[in-house]
Amino acid sequence: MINTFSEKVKKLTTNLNLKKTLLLVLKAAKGWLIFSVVMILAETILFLGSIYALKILVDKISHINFSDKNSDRDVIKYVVIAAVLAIGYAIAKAISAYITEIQATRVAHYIDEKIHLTAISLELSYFESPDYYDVLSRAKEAGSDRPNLVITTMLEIAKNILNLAAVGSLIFTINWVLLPLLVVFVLPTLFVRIYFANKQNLWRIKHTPLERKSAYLSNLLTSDVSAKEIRAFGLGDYLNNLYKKIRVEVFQQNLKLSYKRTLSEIVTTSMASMGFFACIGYIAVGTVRGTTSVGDIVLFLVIFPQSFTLIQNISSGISILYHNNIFINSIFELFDLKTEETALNSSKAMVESQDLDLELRNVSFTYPHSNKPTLTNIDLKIPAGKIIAIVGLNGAGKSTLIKLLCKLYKPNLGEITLGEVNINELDDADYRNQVSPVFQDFSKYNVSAEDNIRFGNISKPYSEEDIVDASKKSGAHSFVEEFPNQYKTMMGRLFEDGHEVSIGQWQKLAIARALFSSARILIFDEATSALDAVAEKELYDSFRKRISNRSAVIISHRHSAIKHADYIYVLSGGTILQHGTDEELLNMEGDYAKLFKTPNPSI
Ligand SMILES: Nc1ncnc2c1ncn2[C@@H]1O[C@H](COP(=O)(O)OP(=O)(O)OP(=O)(O)O)[C@@H](O)[C@H]1O
Repeated sequence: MINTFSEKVKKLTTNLNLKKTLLLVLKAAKGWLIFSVVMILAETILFLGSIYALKILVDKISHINFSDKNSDRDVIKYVVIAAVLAIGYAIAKAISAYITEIQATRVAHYIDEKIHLTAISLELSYFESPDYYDVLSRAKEAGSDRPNLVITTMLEIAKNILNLAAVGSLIFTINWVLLPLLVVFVLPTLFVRIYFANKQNLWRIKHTPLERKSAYLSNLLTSDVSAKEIRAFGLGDYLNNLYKKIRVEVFQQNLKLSYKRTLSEIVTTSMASMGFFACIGYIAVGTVRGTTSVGDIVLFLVIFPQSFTLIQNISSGISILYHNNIFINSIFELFDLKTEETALNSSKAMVESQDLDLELRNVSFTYPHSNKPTLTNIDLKIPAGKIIAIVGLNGAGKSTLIKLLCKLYKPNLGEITLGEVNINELDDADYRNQVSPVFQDFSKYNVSAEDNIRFGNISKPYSEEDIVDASKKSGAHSFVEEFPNQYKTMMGRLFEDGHEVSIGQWQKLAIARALFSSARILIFDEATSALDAVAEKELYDSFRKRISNRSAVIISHRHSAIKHADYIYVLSGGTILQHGTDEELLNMEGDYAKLFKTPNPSI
């Protein structure tokens, strides 16, 4: 799926991805980008014009003829020209910043949306792979503003190079000798900066795993998810020390690089200063001898610091490019991930009849990153309107079977049919509308109570009656109606006025969500594990009525939940060992009887 680490390093260092980034920014904000380029050109021209007008002004003053009455006017003329150009430059700069801001926002929105669309269309297997989380977390860390930052940095670099070339030509007008002199003394600064920027980024890529580990530990120490266990087991100091050890290691290694960079910078900036004073000396002597003007000295004093700043800007721009490239590659890596195969043109239309059996025929399945099959030769039928149960020990493959039934994965062998049509031939979204699951690890949405239920079928027109009906059937109504804003109450504690509820109450909302859907088949994977015995009994005692006589699959470790099923499958090690009704299985020798025959109050 994703390249090896060394390949990634190679890719990052050899490919700055500028073309791809530029295309992306063009797609998101073409007009604004063109506007930016025009403003940058305007800035450069105005900046140079203003400085050159100053030089002419100083030359006019130094050669002033006191008897000439027009001298005043001449001097004021150049003051005004320099001032107008300088004001124009300031305005162009402000407009540039404004455009960049708009452009950045547009690009950020575009990328955010693309990240979300990519994430929702990815095959589920990515979400079960650590590699995916690496890519996703880097892409998110990259932030949607980075691609735009790269382009604006590129434009900045181009602007600075233009300005530098122009400054170089101004220096040339003073005396051509100054130019090679400056190049020899000043350019090493640029090279040293670029060299160390590249080194620093390579170092950063190499240390990503350590950085991630320390970020993980920091998150453990500060997040609410682990706060209880960290206190209960007294893990705080231990984890904090692990975190500190990693930070110290990273810091010490970075220190070595910083030391070398500082030494090199001392040498190159000293050389640049020597270059500056050599040039000043050369011009000063030239002025005394009459070969250069006072205006030339002023011009040099103005433009040398400018050119040095420009060189600094160029080198830091290049460093920013390298740095952001790591993150931008992650964004592109995410965009390049394989998304779910979209519905084939030959997708068959969903049959309208309610009486459709869902059937697994000789189904085998191996997870994408695994070499051992999780399910082997499964034959299982969910007849229309019937309740079936799947029983098995931990790791038997029950939840995996559910993922196949929800078409989150496709079988490697065999087929799943709905009303005799292979579900692979049906449109994914159409098929998924027919199956409504309550997963073992259901989601707790920090939205209103009614939205928690409506999410079961978000395309269905709003109906308070249906929401309350599903809520009553799941047992959620009794606590939701106690809230000050009833169904409008915000759930969870992430947002203001949110109401946190118990895990069993969250589970009731998840059940209501499934019941609210219009699916033909409901799937309950350990869906009542957090419900109290009374609530669970109430639900299953009138289960058929509560699910409106639809088909259902129940997975549970409790006999009280599965005994209501019309037919039961016993799964072990990914194969079906036994099947039959509760009574048949209890009277048969085997795992089912062993599990449930002995009266056991807990099951
Ligand atoms: N994403 C995955 N990649 C590879 N193997 C997996 C993945 N998810 C589950 N497995 C493996 O598949 C087997 C069956 O897991 P599954 O979650 O289906 O079991 P289960 O019967 O639902 O167990 P439990 O009762 O504990 O919920 C396990 O051995 C597990 O290690």
